[in-house]
Amino acid sequence: MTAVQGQEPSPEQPPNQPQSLEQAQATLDAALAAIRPADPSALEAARDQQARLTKPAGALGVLEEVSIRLAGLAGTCPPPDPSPAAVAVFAADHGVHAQGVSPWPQEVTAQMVANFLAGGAAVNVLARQSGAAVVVVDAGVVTPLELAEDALAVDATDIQPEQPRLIARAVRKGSDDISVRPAMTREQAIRSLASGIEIAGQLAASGYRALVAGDMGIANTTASATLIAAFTGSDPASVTGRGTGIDEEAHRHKVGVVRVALARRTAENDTHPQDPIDILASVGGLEHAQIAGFILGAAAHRVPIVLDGVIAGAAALVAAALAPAALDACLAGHRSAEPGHAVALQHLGLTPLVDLELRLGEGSGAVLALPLVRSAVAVLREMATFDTAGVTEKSS
Ligand SMILES: O=C(O)c1ccc[n+]([C@@H]2O[C@H](COP(=O)([O-])O)[C@@H](O)[C@H]2O)c1
Ligand SMILES: Cc1cc2nc[nH]c2cc1C
Repeated sequence: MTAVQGQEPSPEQPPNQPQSLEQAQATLDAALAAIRPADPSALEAARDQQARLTKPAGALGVLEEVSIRLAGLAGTCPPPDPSPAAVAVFAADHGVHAQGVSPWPQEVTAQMVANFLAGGAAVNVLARQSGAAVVVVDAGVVTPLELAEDALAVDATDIQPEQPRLIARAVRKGSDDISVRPAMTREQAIRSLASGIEIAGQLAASGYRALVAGDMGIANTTASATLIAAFTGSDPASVTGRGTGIDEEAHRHKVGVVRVALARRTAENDTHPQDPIDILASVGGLEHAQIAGFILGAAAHRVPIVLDGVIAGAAALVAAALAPAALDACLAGHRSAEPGHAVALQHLGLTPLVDLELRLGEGSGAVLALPLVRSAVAVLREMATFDTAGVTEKSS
């Protein structure tokens, strides 16, 4: 067993460490510069092809739109099969847990990381069904992680579907209490964003053709609600939910905590009130920052990214504020029962593929949607056209 948190970085090439601020800023700048909107001619070709397939126009509903989006992202019609997929579960803790916003103890974050690595969590079961790989990222877990030697990977370049691995990329252990002070510094937010970008790039370079953004962090629905309120202007009462399961009184208290965090941010950030990185650093979480980077990295490499629930939705608001065209790489895997998620998706203009009242996180809802994403592409690639099948088109 090895304690990851106690590792000594080597001064030359620190293994299992996030980038320095200078490297991180360069990584972020390069990703933002690489992100381009969907290719208009591939979009048009996909729309034309959908119109020729042997079905009434629009009959495959949202699947048609998914196939068109993926063609625009790939820059070619039909787009490639979005498989194999890799799920990155970004795990971190939250200082706001001290306010009694979650019924679960903080150490459950680390315990669930161990569960992901042992292959026993819901996301592992669902990922195995799709042949997806699982990589767990320590983005800032407080409780020391006791890991088997072979559980740790230096980076995301050697992640296999058979064995979940952990990569250690925490810029700090847990965020500060957002109802009292900023969650993290701007520098820590940038270094966390860069880590997510780098991990997406490594998975894309390893041949993964679809990425899934998942999360694990006790109390992270409070930071998610605050981010969503900050980016959409919604009232905290309409975007704050019951998370892992709190009663009515605890929910009222949680809404109050979100209100306090939002008011503190507004009072403190009067120089750059709309800067997405400042908002992230002020009221977000370390996994939100890495997931926002992961989305930017996927978009920069033009690999589709399937978003999970309210945490990924909140992170997508950050990514979209930094690079609106990053949304062209995003698909909403599902709609979470957490009320802020629907608000975030509406703001982003994303249609959820699955709505099963899930509120688990880990990437579970997004992994469930992977077969639908593959099906959308297969339809475009394989269905006969009216011409080739000799089917008469509608008369008017
Ligand atoms: O994905 C969602 O929409 C979602 C909704 C509710 C809870 N969760 C998960 O539950 C944890 C946070 O819940 P809470 O109540 O501790 O804030 C965290 O690990 C999330 O992955 C996730
Ligand atoms: C047990 C448990 C599993 C989870 N998976 C994602 N968030 C979670 C929160 C809890 C509490």
